[in-house]
Amino acid sequence: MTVSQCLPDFLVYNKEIYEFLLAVREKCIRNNYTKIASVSLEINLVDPLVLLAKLAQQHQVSFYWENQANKESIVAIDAVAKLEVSGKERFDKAEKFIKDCLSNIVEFGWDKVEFSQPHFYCGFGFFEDNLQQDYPFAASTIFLPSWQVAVKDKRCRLVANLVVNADTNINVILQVLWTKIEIIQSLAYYSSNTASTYDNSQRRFNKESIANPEKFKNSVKSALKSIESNRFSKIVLADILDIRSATIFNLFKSLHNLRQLHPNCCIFSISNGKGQNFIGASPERLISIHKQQLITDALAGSAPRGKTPQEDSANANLLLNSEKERHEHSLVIDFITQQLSKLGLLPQILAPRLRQLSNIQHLWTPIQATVPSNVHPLQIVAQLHPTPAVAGCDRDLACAEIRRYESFERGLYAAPLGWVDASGNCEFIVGIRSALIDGDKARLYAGAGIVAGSDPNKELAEIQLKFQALLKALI
Ligand SMILES: C=C(O[C@@H]1C=C(C(=O)O)C=C[C@H]1O)C(=O)O
Repeated sequence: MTVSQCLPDFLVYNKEIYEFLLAVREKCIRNNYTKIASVSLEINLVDPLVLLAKLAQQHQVSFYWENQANKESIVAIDAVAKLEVSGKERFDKAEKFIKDCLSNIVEFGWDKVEFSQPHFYCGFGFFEDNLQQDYPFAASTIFLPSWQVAVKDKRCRLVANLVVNADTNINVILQVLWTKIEIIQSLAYYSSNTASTYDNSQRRFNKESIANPEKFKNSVKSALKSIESNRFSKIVLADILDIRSATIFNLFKSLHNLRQLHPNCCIFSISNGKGQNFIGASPERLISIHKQQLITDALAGSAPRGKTPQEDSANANLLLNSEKERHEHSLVIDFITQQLSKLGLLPQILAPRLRQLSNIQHLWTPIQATVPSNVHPLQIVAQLHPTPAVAGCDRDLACAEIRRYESFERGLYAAPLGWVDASGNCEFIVGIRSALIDGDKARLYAGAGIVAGSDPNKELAEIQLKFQALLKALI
């Protein structure tokens, strides 16, 4: 085992943590309550993806998140508190759950360093309820992890959330903590030896049910008629691609491929603790709030990347100048600014630009605002989700039509996935360019915005291009 540079600090901390836990237990005895002791320590650099691969067990919920642009990656394993919730009030209930948990937390070692505090990890479904009875994830899941390891700017922080009550044996939980730290630090070796290359060595898939292209095109044609008759102005129609591999999908290698192939996207994985994972590489931020500064993306309007620089810039120019794509995009900007204004925020629209990914490019307009301290991040998520980038306009009608046209459960696809911390900071992406992994089976999801002027063949080509984001990475 490698000797940790931080080990001497742990020895010093050991006594302090022991005394802290003892004091927490004393209070529990006196007041007859249970507390969550949140212990935060700086540790040697490890790769959170390696921890996900080596430490997370199938029966444990987990969450993995990597944003290379922000130099941050996080793994959260197992839950000390978890809420599964459905229905209209799910965001309110999630906010209350988070506030209740926070009121029960006593902290050790929190400081101003990012990720020194506990985070709550959230996977909200696209719809408030699942219609497919056996869809493997709850309509919404929020959890406070037992273990959180986060890397930010090459500094690594562990947060252990430990349940303490009158009967807790402090020596035992301290031993558990100590052992976990040693295991985590021993994995630093694997982290520095993680292959940096993209591995597609064993890709042998049977495409079981290719998204039915004719059915998709018929849905687009039918939606276009409704748009012509002014029932709605936009609808985002999605399809699935089911594949089966000769062997069980390797989560670690697939996520590692995703981060190699899509370095400017947010790589994520959420596990339900029953063996299924929802993973992806999303280019779309729903909201990010840091120190009350909010930023959100209007991302809609797409074109393929070119094979040569000339073809690429020709495609980019067509996209930037297409009336149809700009209309599709402006519906998203208008919606986001209206929704933020309803919460009393003053949105500021930044200059439009292109979001260029490995095989596709999008029209992109970042929008920013200052968040008043009385507005919880989940109130903003509730107000924004689903935007017309993944649903349509009018939103309610588009959502009802999506359920009518699509014969599969969207579940976590195109839905808010992310985290909230104790200070009102948060990061949520929209769960697109994603797949549900279940042993040797994977279901890939992709959708496209339909507006007046959409061509069913081009929309089909667009979703096939979007499937490639995951298809190239899965192994
Ligand atoms: C719905 C998806 O992507 C969304 C739809 C887009 C479009 O129609 O142009 C572009 C980006 C995303 O907001 C998806 O990838 O599944």
